[in-house]
Amino acid sequence: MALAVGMRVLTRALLRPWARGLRVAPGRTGPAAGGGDGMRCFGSPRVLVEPDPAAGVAVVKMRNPPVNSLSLEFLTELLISLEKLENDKTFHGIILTSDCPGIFSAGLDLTEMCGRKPEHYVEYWKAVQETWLRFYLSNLVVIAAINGVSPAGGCLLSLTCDYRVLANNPKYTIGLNETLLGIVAPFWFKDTMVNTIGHRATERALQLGLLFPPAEALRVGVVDQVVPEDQVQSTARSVMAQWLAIPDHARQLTKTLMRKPTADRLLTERDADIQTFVRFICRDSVQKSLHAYLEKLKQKKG
Ligand SMILES: CCC/C=C/C(=O)SCCNC(=O)CCNC(=O)[C@H](O)C(C)(C)COP(=O)([O-])OP(=O)([O-])OC[C@H]1O[C@@H](n2cnc3c(N)ncnc32)[C@H](O)[C@@H]1OP(=O)([O-])[O-]
Repeated sequence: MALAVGMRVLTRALLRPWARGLRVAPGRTGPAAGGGDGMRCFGSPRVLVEPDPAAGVAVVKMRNPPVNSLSLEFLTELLISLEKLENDKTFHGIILTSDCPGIFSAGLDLTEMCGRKPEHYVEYWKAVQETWLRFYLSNLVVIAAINGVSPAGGCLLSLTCDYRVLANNPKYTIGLNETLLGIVAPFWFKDTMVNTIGHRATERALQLGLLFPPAEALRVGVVDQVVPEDQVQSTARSVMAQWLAIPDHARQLTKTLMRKPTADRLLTERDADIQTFVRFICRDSVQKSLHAYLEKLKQKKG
């Protein structure tokens, strides 16, 4: 059922103007990571997929430098890679990680939400919704190997996964920090966090825009495991092996049972959610806050 809903929404997404013309193109070539049966890496400019067919697993590496901000093009490429893996019966699990040193993802691309026309905000928000729905409802086991900082939309992306392994580096904070930018995490960002860490912890984390360092993230439950930086990928692989040992149909149905009510809320309020976002982001006060925040990021350098 969830798969059918998912396929319908993705098909709709792929027919949209922002997705047209983008197809998975051959990427960097080389032997599959650990696979050894000749299957090659593939992907697209911003997403590298390293298949390990023997294990039934693919490592999906985000590579949208400098900070893996979730631009329209990047989201589209992520969705296409996910669809390709879901449609290939070889794969049962994905490890989602970053190819940008020290950054998992800086979250939604602020330049997509600043100084653009309302029509652009509509297209962008559809892509953000689609990405959340597709990853949240994926029938594959999805494990986040979080090897860098992960604010806002970056945190949300990891929360769609079934399990999160975070590298133990005090710089690698994670959380929904939207309020610090003068913006508000939508209800489905909030719901995803509530489902992960509970209502009270979410209330505090979202109002204060908390970015948790690893020990704190583990204590509150934003991540499931914190390991030394050089063990993030190997830990994700052993966790994946445990999850893949469970009969797939039983695991998938249980995942659907747990997640469908949350996803259904967005599916039934999708258009209203787009309108709310566009109204909100078009406000002068919000645009000023976002411009000021971007300016602060740029000045930090100089
Ligand atoms: C309702 C909506 C809900 C919203 C949800 C969200 O996700 S909102 C998002 C909430 N996200 C955040 O609050 C995270 C904001 N970002 C950060 O805190 C830091 O960039 C960092 C800690 C991720 C990396 O630190 P670092 O010292 O390694 O790197 P650096 O800081 O030097 O940046 C390098 C370049 O990247 C640029 N750029 C950065 N982020 C974004 C972005 N999201 N987008 C676009 N661009 C971004 C930055 O301007 C700079 O550009 P320049 O000058 O080269 O043209």
